[in-house]
Formats: sequence, C-alpha cells, structure tokens
Amino acid sequence: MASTVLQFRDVSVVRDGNTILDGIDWTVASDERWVILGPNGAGKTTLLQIAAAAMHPTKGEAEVLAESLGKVDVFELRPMIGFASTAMARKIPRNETVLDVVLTAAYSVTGRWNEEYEEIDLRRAQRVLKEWRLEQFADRRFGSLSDGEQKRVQIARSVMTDPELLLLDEPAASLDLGAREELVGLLGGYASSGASPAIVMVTHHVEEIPQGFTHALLLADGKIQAAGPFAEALTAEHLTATFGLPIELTETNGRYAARAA
Ligand SMILES: Nc1ncnc2c1ncn2[C@@H]1O[C@H](COP(=O)(O)OP(=O)(O)OP(=O)(O)O)[C@@H](O)[C@H]1O
Repeated sequence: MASTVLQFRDVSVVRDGNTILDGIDWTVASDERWVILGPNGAGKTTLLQIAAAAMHPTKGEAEVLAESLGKVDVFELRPMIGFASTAMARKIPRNETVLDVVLTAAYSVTGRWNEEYEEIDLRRAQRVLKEWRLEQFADRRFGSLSDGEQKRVQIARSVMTDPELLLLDEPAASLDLGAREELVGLLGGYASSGASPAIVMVTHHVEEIPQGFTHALLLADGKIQAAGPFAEALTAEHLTATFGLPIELTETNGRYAARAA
C-alpha cells in the first residue's frame, strides 16, 4: 500500500526579505513520480532542497519520509533520500573511478567498510552500473566521461542506496539530443519498472518527462499554479499561466512536447 513520502503544509521560505516559496501545500505518495516545472527563479530547486532535508522552511511544516523537519536528525533521514544535482556532482573528485563514485554512496549508509559489506556493496554497484548502461566505464575516471555519461553516473550513485525517495534536479540539462533521449529512456524504464521509489524531478522542458511519471507541480513566483495527476495539472492552460505566454502541449505515447501557441 502506498505511504506518504512528502507532506508540506503551508511551507514558505524567506531569504534576505524575499519570499522564495509561498504557502506550499503538497503531498507525494510512494507510488507517485512527480515533475516540477516553472520559470527560472520560481523556487524549484529550493523546493527540492526541502524535500532533500537539506533546508528547513521558514514557516509551515515539512514532513519527509514521515519525519518532521526540525524535529528529526537529518543525518538519519538523508541516507534514505537519493539526490542527483549539478551541485552534488561538483563534489565528486574528477579522478575517482566510476565504480568508486557509485560504490562510495554506500559509505554514508553503512558508515563502515568491512569484508562483508564490501562484497555486497560491490555486487550492488556492479548491478546498478549495468542498469544505467555504465558497466564499460567502471574503471574510467569520472572526469573523463562525457556530460551524458556523468549524468548517468550521478543517478546511478543516487539509487545505489536503494532510497525511498529519489530527487533529480535537471538531470537532462546540457545533454545533446541523443544523450537526452538515452537518459529519458533509462529513467522511463526505471520509473515504470514497479521497483522505483517515489521520484521528484525538476526540469525546464516537458520533452524531458520520462514515461512512467504520473504527477506535475507547476510553480511560479514561489507559488503553486497547479499540482496533481498529469491529466489535471499538466495542461496547456496551466503551462500558459505558469510561463506567462500561450503554450500548446501535445502528448504522444506518454512523451510530451510544448511550444508557444
Ligand atoms: N540564499 C538565498 N538568498 C536570497 N535569495 C535566494 C537564495 N537562494 C535562492 N534565492 C532566490 O530564490 C529564487 C528561487 O531560486 P531557486 O534556485 O529555487 O529557483 P529555480 O526555480 O530552481 O530556478 P532555476 O530554474 O533558474 O534553476 C531565485 O530568485 C533565487 O535568486
């Protein structure tokens, strides 16, 4: 049975007197896969930071994996959350091998390293590398990979710990068409597999929404414009209101395309 993974009640974030998020009410269940869309500066990354237990709201209440932020030790919570973003990727040493980049994700969970864990973790890391079509890169230095390959490594690392919540901040940004389609295809397979956790993905483009995603949250000026299943929230009307220009939206076999009307 589905459980509640995120529950935000009247969440606001104020920084330097600016309201970045404004009265967000939002619930994510374990069997839902959300996309967050909105113009630059809308507050998407800030929302994801709260979901990652990396930031507290200024006002309101945020529950992450049934724990209330501010009342829980976030260091216990974070290993259950997979988070892939450019900011996280910058922390990965460029000379680390791809296998180690993925394998070391297990350290933060186990907090130790012995023979038993080594074998289990190694097998899991190898399986994850295969699932994300990275096995041929296992011994390569992370910094020597293309942008597309690096993005896949970041995601592989974030799913290594078998998280209950997976957060992806613009996973397809800067990729060429082929690399984007490969990544969107892999994410779609993962999201549709029945084995995936709840996912929240920030993106700028509806073309990057993988198959198997179910819900959309549209954000503008820190406020929710629409939130819910695709049929309700991911509409030309809501995109038009969110981006402030008339938008046409088409859908073919679970993939979306948008352009100015
Ligand atoms: N620490 C901070 N102090 C002041 N303003 C901040 C701070 N962090 C973020 N902001 C502002 O909050 C707004 C929302 O930022 P956020 O990164 O969440 O937006 P976003 O929707 O992810 O944007 P983008 O699509 O450009 O990545 C921006 O105007 C940003 O400048």
